[in-house]
Amino acid sequence: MTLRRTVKETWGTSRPATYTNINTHWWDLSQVYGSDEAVHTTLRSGVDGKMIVAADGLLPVGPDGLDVTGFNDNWWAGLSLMHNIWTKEHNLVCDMFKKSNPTWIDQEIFDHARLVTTALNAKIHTVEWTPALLADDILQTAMDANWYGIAPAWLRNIPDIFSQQIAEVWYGIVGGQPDFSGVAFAHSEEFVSVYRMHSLLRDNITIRSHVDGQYTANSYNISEYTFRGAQSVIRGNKFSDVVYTFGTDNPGALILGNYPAEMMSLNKPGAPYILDMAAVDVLRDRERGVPRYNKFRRLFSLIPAQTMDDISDDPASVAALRAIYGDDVESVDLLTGGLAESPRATGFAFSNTQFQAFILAASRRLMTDRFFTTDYTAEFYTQEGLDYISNSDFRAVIGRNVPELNASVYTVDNAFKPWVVPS
Ligand code: HEM
Repeated sequence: MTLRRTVKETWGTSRPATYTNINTHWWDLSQVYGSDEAVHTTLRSGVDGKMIVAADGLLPVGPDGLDVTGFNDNWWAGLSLMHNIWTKEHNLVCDMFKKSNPTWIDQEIFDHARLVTTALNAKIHTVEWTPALLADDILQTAMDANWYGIAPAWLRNIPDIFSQQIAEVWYGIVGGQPDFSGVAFAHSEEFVSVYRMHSLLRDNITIRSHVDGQYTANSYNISEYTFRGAQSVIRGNKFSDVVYTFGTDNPGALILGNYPAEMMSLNKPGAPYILDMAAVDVLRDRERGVPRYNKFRRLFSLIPAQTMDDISDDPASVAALRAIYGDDVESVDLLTGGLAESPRATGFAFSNTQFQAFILAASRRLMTDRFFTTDYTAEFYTQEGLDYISNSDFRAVIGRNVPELNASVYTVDNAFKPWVVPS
């Protein structure tokens, strides 16, 4: 396989190379709004703060066959679904602000709606998506603490005399002081590496009817639901059925030997070669200097593996590792070691090794953003906006944007857990 190198930024000879992203690193929903003024202007209707949607209420489709949105690289039906929901949600928030602030112009409504929608998205990611992937009571408490803090309501008003770290836990990160830990914010390459979760993708998506939970005849393999194919899923079915299908299906397991076969011969439009994404995932980490599994563990103060048997208690996984790396435990790649690692904490979809980088970045992306810290106030969001964020979870977002699913989405306490299908 031929593969282009990543474009490198070098900062003098003494510092490791970095790789510049073409999108903002901030948790600013730029995937929906665009990362720069030029893109996001093309996505706005110019009326009442709203984003452009087509006559059927879904995102318009561009000449390339992809949804017109902030960022549509590596497009697939799951992303189309999410971008549609969040664009709809933005427009609903605009309706709310228009009603309570009839004199606001388009820009004022847009700015406030963007802040509220973005913070709601960040909250849902923090207290719902992460704990669904890492289904553990302590983790849920920790993620809730990130957003809300641990202080009971009646003790929240005591003067803030705490150190930064204690205040972050007591009052929550959100609404507190920013904390850069002395380093400018960017997502680390290690965070990108532990997010290489292509095994979550299903080989095949079969659409279910939300009316009776039964499968329809519409079935899509990866080559059919990716890139331009996303449209056949989204517009070839009722939107409510597509959302219902994603709500009721489990994702693929993040374990060795479960890489979706079609991702290993991915035909990305415009790419001059067929991509073996499993190889690319490993190769990119090597190219960008991300430490291998054992070194990564040492750097995170975790006990390194002495032999292959220390990585996994599953004999088949150990045999698979030995087949590739022999007994050279230091050469095991981060992704491979992470997928093989067991036992795992109960409810954890991924390994403890990945978890270390994940949890650090989960807090840091909140701590470093003024809109989640000092400026998370009624002055910027309005009290109505703050209340809207507080009172919403992803079930509410789905329920108000796809009302046909109001009953189904409330069969679970977290919309990212598989919804109950009627028997
Ligand atoms: C069918 C859906 C998907 C397609 C077609 C796809 C495709 C790709 C491609 C082509 C790349 C860039 C490869 C390169 O470095 O040259 C990539 C990178 C990546 N993908 Fe996916 N992907 C999909 C879904 C996902 C999912 C579900 C996740 C995680 C939940 C994910 C996480 C990542 C990460 C973390 C990277 C590395 C980004 C970077 O280097 O900055 N992808 N994907």
